[in-house]
Amino acid sequence: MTKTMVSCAQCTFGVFEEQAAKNTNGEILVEFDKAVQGLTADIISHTAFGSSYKLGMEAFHAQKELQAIAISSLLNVQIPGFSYLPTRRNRLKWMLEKKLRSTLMCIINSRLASRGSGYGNDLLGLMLEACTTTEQGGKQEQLSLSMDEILHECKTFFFAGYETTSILLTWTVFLLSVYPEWQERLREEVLREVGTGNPSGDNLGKLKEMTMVLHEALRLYGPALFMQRKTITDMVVGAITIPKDHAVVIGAPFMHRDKKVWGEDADQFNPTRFANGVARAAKVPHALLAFSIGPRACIGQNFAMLEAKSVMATVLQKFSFTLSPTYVHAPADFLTLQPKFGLPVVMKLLDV
Ligand code: HEM
Repeated sequence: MTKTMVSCAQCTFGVFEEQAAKNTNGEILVEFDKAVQGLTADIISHTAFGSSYKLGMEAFHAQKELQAIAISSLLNVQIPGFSYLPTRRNRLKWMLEKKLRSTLMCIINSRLASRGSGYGNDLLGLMLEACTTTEQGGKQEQLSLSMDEILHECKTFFFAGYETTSILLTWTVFLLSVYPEWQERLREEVLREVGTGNPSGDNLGKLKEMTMVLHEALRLYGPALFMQRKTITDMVVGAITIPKDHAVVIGAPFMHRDKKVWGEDADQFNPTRFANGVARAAKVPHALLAFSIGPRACIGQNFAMLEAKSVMATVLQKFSFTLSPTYVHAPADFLTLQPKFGLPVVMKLLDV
C-alpha cells in the first residue's frame, strides 16, 4: 500500500517538479489544497480498486458532485414529497446516483467474475475475501454482505477516506509554512531516515517528529469538527446529567484547545507536546479526538497517517515551501474544516 501511495504522490509532485525546473528561480505557485484533493482521490481509487482505479475515479467524481448537491441543499426548507419532483436538481441527482451505482456495480461484478486465485489485495478484494470466509476460516460460495451493503462500503471508503486526509495535508503544509524551523526539522528527519530514495513502510515508521507534527495539525486543525452520539441510558458527564435518548454533539475544536486539558499553550503550535505519544500529550489520555475514540473510532486512521507521511516525505525530499502572499487565513466549516479561500503555496525546488 505504501508503494501505491508514494507512486501517486511522486506522480503529482513530479509534474510540479518539471514545471518549477523550467523557471530560473525554481519556483512554482501551487493551489496546494486542490492538488492534494486530487492526489488523495487518486490514492483511494488505487488502493480501493487496484487496476480498476480509472472506473473508481469516475465513481468518485459522481459521488463528489452528489456531496456538493447535498451540502448546497443542507439549509433548504424540506417540503414533503419535493425530493420526488423532477426538478433540474433532482434529475441531476438521480442521474449521478444511477451513474455511481452502475460504475461501482461494474467494478464489483468484474472482480467477482475474475476470482481465480483470489479477489486481489486492494480494499475491495480484501472485503470480498472477508465476505466469503466463514467464522471458522473456511470458504463459502455466498457473500455474507448483500450487493447493496458492499456498494455502500465502497462509497464510505471514498466519502470518509479522501477529503479528510487531503485536509490534514493542507493544514500540515500551512503550519510548516508558518513555522519554517519545523519544516526544516522534518526535512532533516526525512533525509536522515528515508534519504532521497523511495519512502517505504519501514523508514516512514521511523519519522517520529513527522508523527508529532501530524498529531499537532490534527489537534489544531482537525478535519472532523463534530461527532454525534445518542445516549442509550441516563448519563452524568462532569456536572451535566444527560437523559436517555438525547443527541449529544461533541465539538472536537473546543476540546482540542481547552487550556485545562492541554495547558496554557493550548492555542499554540507545539508538536513537542506529542514527544511521548498521544496518550501523554495532555492531562488526560484520550484528549485527542481527531479520529474519535471507542467502537466507532476511525477505521482508516493508520491508513490516513501512512498516507500523510508518504505524501509529506515526498514533498519534503524535493521542495521547500512558503505561503503565497495571496493566502487569506479563514478556516471555515464545510462539514469538515477547510481553508475558505484555499491554500496557495510557493514551492521551490531544493537544489536550485
Ligand atoms: C486525517 C484523516 C481522517 C480523519 C481526521 C478521520 C476522522 C474520522 C472520525 C472523527 C470518525 C468518527 C466519526 C464519528 O465518531 O462520528 C471517522 C470514522 C470513519 N472513518 Fe475516518 N478519518 C480519516 C481518514 C479516514 C480514511 C483514510 C478512511 C478509509 C480509508 C476512513 C474511514 C472511516 C470510516 C469507515 C469511519 C466510520 C467508522 C464506523 O462508524 O465504524 N477515515 N473518521
